[in-house]
Amino acid sequence: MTDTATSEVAAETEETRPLAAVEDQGAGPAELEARGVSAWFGSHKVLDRVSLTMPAGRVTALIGPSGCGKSTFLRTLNRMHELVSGAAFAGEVLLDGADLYAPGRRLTQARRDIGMVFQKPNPFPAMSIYDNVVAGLRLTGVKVGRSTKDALVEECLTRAGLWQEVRDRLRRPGGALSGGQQQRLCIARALAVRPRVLLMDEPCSALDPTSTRRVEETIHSLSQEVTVVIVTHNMQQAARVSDQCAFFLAEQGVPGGIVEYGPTDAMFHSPQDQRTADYVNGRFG
Ligand SMILES: Nc1ncnc2c1ncn2[C@@H]1O[C@H](COP(=O)(O)OP(=O)(O)OP(=O)(O)O)[C@@H](O)[C@H]1O
Repeated sequence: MTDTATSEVAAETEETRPLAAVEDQGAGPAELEARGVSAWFGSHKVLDRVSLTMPAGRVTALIGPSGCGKSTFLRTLNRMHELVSGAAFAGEVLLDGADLYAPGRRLTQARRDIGMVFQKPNPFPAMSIYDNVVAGLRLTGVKVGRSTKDALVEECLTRAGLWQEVRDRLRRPGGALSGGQQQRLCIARALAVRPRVLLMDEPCSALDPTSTRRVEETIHSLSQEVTVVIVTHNMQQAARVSDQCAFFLAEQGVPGGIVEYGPTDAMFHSPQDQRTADYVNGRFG
């Protein structure tokens, strides 16, 4: 999270809530639906009326060549796009039917419901593994006792596939872990606030193949509990982890949009659009 995002979240958080409140609102995976999403950086329109349903409890992969707007689209889904100076947005993003951009909708609620994992693992490096996991609770104003915290740390590290590797060194700094372990720590940190959707922006691009495989296993095991939307450049990864894919493209001078979307199997083996076939078969991009 950027400093701006952190301070914005902190500034919006006045009250504290017991953990039970987080558990209640963590009512399982939610459907996310983008309707007519357009996005600009200044006068540069980078997405044009993109609509996509990301089903609850499934993994949706966003694929497409560099610069077609995948990351921008992902950032509109938890209202991070608007943090960029000069950025503009139009459209709707519905979380189980409720528009995140509706007037009066709290930004902190959107960020808690929709977690994010970034390309480069970004644990707080000097903070302990334990404190990294619970760091999000403080930002969202949740106050919990020690034993509840202990249980939450174990649960989230287990769900992120990291518990066995770190259970005997929870007080070591997060920055001392390997890159792959750091990324799974970031996943555990995101899970601790009980998100209903997890956005992942090329989460494995800085990792070696073994760490990549561990993170992919983690994504797979999470998908029943949280809706996952993942941006990836790696076609094998999209094929391995996702249930459905959306292929984005920004042709010369035209803002990005979705050319085709559907079940991952169909996108890879019987795409309807020649441009999708060319892309998934590595003929461009
Ligand atoms: N902060 C920014 N300020 C101005 N323009 C931006 C900014 N971020 C992205 N863009 C522009 O928006 C367009 C879409 O970028 P975006 O990063 O969303 O594409 P992408 O498909 O995710 O690319 P990649 O796969 O390379 O990450 C590009 O033309 C990019 O240059």
